[in-house]
Amino acid sequence: MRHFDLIIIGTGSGNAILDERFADWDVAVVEKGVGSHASYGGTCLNVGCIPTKMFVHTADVANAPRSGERLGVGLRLDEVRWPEIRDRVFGRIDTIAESGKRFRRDENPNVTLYEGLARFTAPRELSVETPGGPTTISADRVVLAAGGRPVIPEIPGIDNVDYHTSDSVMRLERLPEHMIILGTGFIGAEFAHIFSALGVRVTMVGRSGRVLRNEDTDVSERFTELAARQWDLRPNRRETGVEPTESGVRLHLDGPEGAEIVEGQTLLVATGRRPNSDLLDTAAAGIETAENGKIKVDSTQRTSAEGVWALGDISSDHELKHVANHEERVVQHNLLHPEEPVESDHRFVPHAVFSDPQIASVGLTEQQAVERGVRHVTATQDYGGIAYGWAMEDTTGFAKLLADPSTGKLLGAHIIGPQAPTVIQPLIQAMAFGIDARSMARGQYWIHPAMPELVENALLGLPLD
Ligand SMILES: Cc1cc2nc3c(=O)[nH]c(=O)nc-3n(C[C@H](O)[C@H](O)[C@H](O)COP(=O)(O)OP(=O)(O)OC[C@H]3O[C@@H](n4cnc5c(N)ncnc54)[C@H](O)[C@@H]3O)c2cc1C
Ligand SMILES: NC(=O)c1ccc[n+]([C@@H]2O[C@H](COP(=O)([O-])OP(=O)(O)OC[C@H]3O[C@@H](n4cnc5c(N)ncnc54)[C@H](O)[C@@H]3O)[C@@H](O)[C@H]2O)c1
Repeated sequence: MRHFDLIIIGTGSGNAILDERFADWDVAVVEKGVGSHASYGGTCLNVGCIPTKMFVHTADVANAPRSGERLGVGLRLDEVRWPEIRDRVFGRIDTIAESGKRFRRDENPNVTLYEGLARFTAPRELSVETPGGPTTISADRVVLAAGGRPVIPEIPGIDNVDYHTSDSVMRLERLPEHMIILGTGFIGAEFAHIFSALGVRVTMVGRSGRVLRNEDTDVSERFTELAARQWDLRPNRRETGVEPTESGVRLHLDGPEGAEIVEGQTLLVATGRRPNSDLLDTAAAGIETAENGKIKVDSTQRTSAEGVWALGDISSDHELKHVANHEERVVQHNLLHPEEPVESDHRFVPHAVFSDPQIASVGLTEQQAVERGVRHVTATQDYGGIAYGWAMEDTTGFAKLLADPSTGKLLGAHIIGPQAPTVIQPLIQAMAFGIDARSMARGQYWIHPAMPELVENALLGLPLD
């Protein structure tokens, strides 16, 4: 059994821990590979944020005829060359993943890369299923950055049909005529946009009445209304069975009108993700997990087991790359400076959904403020009420702000509309640095007539004491 100073499991955000300060540490990195190509580098790079946003941009371009129509510009979408679109994305990504692996394996003399599934056999001791057979390794310190994977719901017949998840759907051989998307969360909303813009008929099936129901209700209601205009939206449904057909799948649903059937060529399951703690058998190492399988960590990312840290999707309630990266920097510091540990900061975690329209959000929703009894005021500014909104002829987007009426400090910000993930950034900054709404609105210039005037006007609209 080989003993190391440090073992890192998972090469998503875990891969970024090692820099020149670890040059004299003897380190093992373990990676089983993600997606259909068992790639190096984790979810975001290979089957998550990065490829999806490359497809989203392509979908936005393919949607140009729709926005042109409002402006008196007649455009036509002539051709969608799916193999070319797909190969542009993965031509770039596969190369980055391969070179990332080569760098760790061949150019880091202090690092040993194990390619296989790791599983605890004792505290800080793991068995790795490498192609050459199982190997046991141990270390003084272990970092668990092993992420999560898609959840497959227990629908009768699901094991007899070919279905896709976000791990496989981006590498489809050809585009189907009709795709059924199960799930109305982030992944469902982003892929519905991608595939429908590329000409695929999309049916979206959800259990609740609203798409993206965790967003502020005003945002979620507006998105649901717009989703129903673009896609065959089936909310308030339960799946009662699924079976193969000659050309794809047949899904049986139970909904407000009773039983119904949807048939399509491709079924995309987008019903949430679960942490990979079970694959690691964390119990064998005395590492505590919560009921949902997330590894329990303290504010310095330490687990309940001595010398073991966790970060990212395997332990965080926020399954977001910028959070995994933040926690990775905290773990990195705490490995190097155990006497002066730093804490993760989860106060103002923003997120964005890159669908059509786009959504971005940070802080409390109005519903959360009410539930928690937080005194607040709100202001809503339509894109249609600012000059750039007129330029775009936008009639559906808005920004909604929540603030403390006595201090003017922002409590939450929610934007639905063009470039929402970019437009929201000054609001995230104001919350992180404690800038009050009035100082923010009037203490700086806002470029006229640019899109951030949406934020300026929303700030000025807050009825502060
Ligand atoms: C379709 C999709 C789109 C997304 N889009 C965005 C976005 O736009 N913005 C955003 O912020 N977030 C997005 N996310 C979320 C983001 O990808 C994750 O939050 C982030 O990648 C988590 O990083 P991580 O390092 O915790 O885990 P991962 O990147 O998942 O890395 C974990 C690694 O551990 C390996 N592993 C697991 N178990 C073992 C084991 N037992 N032995 C060896 N290796 C193991 C895995 O193979 C994997 O490579 C998206 C996710 C998906 C699925
Ligand atoms: N832009 C981004 O930052 C981005 C994009 C994609 C994914 N992600 C991350 O990945 C995570 C996982 O995404 P996701 O969309 O799979 O999860 P999600 O939790 O956002 O949505 C899953 C949805 O599926 C529903 N559901 C569960 N079981 C179902 C069933 N049997 N039938 C129908 N619906 C069912 C849930 O109620 C929920 O609405 C997200 O929470 C997010 O943190 C982020």
